[in-house]
Amino acid sequence: IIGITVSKSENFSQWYQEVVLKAELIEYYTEISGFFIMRPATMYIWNTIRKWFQERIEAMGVEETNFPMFLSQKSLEKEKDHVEGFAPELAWVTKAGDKDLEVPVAVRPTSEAVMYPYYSKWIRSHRDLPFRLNQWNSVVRWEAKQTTPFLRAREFMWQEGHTAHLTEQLAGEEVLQILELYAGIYEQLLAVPVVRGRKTEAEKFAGGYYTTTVEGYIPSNGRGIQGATSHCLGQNFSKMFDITVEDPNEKGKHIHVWQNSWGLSTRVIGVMVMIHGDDKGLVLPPRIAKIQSILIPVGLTAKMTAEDKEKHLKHLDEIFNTLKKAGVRVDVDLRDGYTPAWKFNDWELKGVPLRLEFGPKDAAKEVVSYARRDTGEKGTIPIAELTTKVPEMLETIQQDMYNKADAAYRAHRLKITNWDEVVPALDAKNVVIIPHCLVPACEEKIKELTTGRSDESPDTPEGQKAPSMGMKSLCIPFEQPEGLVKGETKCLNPECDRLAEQWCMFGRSY
Ligand SMILES: O=C(C[C@H]1NCCC[C@H]1O)Cn1cnc2c(c1=O)CCCC2
Ligand SMILES: [Mg+2]
Repeated sequence: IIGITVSKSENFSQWYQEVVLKAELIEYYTEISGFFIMRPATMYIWNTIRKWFQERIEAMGVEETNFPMFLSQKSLEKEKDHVEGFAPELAWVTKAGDKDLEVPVAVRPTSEAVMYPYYSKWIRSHRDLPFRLNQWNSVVRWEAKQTTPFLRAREFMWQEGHTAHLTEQLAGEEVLQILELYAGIYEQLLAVPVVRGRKTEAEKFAGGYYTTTVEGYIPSNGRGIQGATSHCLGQNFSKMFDITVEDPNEKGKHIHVWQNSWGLSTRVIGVMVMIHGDDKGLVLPPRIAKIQSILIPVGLTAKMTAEDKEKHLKHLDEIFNTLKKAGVRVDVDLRDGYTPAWKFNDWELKGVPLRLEFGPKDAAKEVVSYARRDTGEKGTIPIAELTTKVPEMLETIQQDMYNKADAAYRAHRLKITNWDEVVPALDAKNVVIIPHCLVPACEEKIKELTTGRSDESPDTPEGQKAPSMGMKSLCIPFEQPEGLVKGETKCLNPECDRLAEQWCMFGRSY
């Protein structure tokens, strides 16, 4: 194999492509552009996320369902006011065999229109509430923009939760409960920090009432990225699809239910790769690593007698079993015909968090030598302490990876109250938190004012002068900084004369 041929800091987009390919996460589906094959290493991560999330939503009373993947023109019609913006992304089936379909059907880009006619049929009484279904599936959005593995694909795997409640308050509680689970997937499994907040009116899901979001940050290019969304749909969809219950307090009166929908996709894997990867390849947080520790025999030279080699490998096997019994996801690399150095590179490329080497010298000292994938730190662990030290070290790696990413994100989300500092901050790979009026037209203006020729856009090779993209609002952070005086502090946009409503995080984004 050859490792990664470009450096992450020099050519981020090519670096990323090579990592996802050479770490065997993805294969490009070259038959049709915009589609990617998810390989076993990816499915292990996705299934770990799925188990973690599934267990917790079940505890909340969410049940699983599975709806058809096609939706009718008629159902789509009901969503027409907001779906027209998305119409170009809809994929249609128009033929079966050589016969045209009477009525073409659309491939689901999301399942509101598929599910809600049945919510209308199933949800009758307030006793049916809260009504909570989730499905794990894939959806198709025929993206016009350039696709990127995990971050933007024409088909992606996700879960989509769709719930109904009696009141706005009850719906609102669940919106935040789910958002906290999304933050947990990022922070506890992927070691990725996220900012929790609400989308502005301009950036929210148009069909909804409000959107809450977890926002990530990619240090390599300073861009923000939407990590997952939990929407309150208000009564918009229950009015479109006539989903009502009888008012428990007033006979004969009907209430349109209050709905939520929430989704998290395989995009999370791309965010994890981008944040933790380095020039040797993938770096996996131990909690989602299929192989947490790889055991590699070293120093087995030709000089060694067959008997000694046999003895050494038997000792190695005991170490393997000790680690297995300690609950470590450990594997041994006994491949013949490859040098230890070759093996080290291979497992570094695949992101294995902890390498353990065991040679005659280690045996003589009753130790195992280790190398951490995240920091490169090397050392030895007494064989007698493996059972406690290796799990501890894996937890330390998990925490250190999170802390490092959290420090980078904190250092690059700048609170700014002087407009002239905004573009320089963006060019220095920051996202900014500014006093803002939250008016959509003002956001548009800010996007224009911050678009322009920057000396180089961070993730294309030197010399390709791409105009830097303008900044978009990412979220209104739940955690608001100090210093905004209602009725006094002005919106930071110099061409806007409104007062600031809240601190709003802006940035160049995916
Ligand atoms: O999908 C949602 C809302 C909601 N869908 C369910 C999961 C959570 C959340 O994403 C918004 N949305 C985004 N993108 C598209 C559509 C769309 O409704 C419909 C047409 C194609 C593109
Ligand atoms: Mg889209």
